[in-house]
Amino acid sequence: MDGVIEVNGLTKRYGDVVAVNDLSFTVPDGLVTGFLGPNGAGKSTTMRMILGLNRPTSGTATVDGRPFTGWRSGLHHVGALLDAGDVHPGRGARAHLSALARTNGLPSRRVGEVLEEVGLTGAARRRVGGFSLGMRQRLGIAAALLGDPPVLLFDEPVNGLDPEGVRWVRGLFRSLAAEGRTVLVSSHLMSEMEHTADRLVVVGRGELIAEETVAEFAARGGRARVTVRAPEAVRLVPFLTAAGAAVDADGPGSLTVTGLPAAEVGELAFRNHIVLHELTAHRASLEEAFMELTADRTQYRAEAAR
Ligand SMILES: Nc1ncnc2c1ncn2[C@@H]1O[C@H](COP(=O)(O)OP(=O)(O)OP(=O)(O)O)[C@@H](O)[C@H]1O
Repeated sequence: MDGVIEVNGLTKRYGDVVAVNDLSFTVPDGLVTGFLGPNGAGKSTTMRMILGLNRPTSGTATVDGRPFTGWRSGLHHVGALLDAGDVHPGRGARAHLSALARTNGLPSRRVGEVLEEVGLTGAARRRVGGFSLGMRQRLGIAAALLGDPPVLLFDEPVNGLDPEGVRWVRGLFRSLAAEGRTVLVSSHLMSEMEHTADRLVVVGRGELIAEETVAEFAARGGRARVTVRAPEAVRLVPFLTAAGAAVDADGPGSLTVTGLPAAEVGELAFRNHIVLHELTAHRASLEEAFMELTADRTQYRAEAAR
């Protein structure tokens, strides 16, 4: 094992709130693992327990078979971005990283290297208090990379980044994983993980919903649907429902059909002499799969807030 994270029966309670509930999953090296879940699903709490910053109520989180607090030179082994706002605002970026390097016994040349890597060389002397959220994220990522660690955890790293920053961070995670490192990245947006992660660990209300590759996740969640436009669409409806499909009328002459492949919809129409003007199959998006799987485990939903 090299930098593998194992989470086993991890549980964290805050009074009556169960933030993380009997959670078990593995984060292998050499891949980007997306840690996905709606707001309040327990992602940050889990990451903090992996890092030894929060004590589990029960269960274990280990890196290479040992709790992370057991490692002596922390930043050498595990790097993390947790809260990008957690930096003294009066300090410059370089001064902040230099202090971190000193207290962790890391060579000072790493400071210049990581500033370069995250694109902050030009802003190295500016006070962090004047940084945009995106710049703070870059600084947090620089701090995580400082010890050149084999294990990296990033909590919502994409927040505040502009499109160029998002593209950059995706490439960075992929290249860190390609170097053989273990990379765990949390997000509440499937769209952020779709092009970044190889594997997904999906949680809702502190519980595991899925642990699989992105392709496996896409295949099992979210139903494909078919759009049908036909002048006599209403005539088609009873044939479709008799064949087991669910049908929504989107307006005169337009239907959305789920539970029946487009080819079968077309054949039903042909057999019953119904003219079609459009027959379009839509694959379920990963976002839809994610929404469907987490729908009953979302803590804060729009309608609940009303
Ligand atoms: N220190 C704390 N005291 C009490 N409750 C807490 C504490 N930290 C987290 N919680 C609760 O635990 C649950 C999980 O929170 P957590 O921040 O881990 O979720 P998350 O998935 O990271 O969410 P987000 O995407 O909103 O950051 C929430 O209900 C939260 O209110």
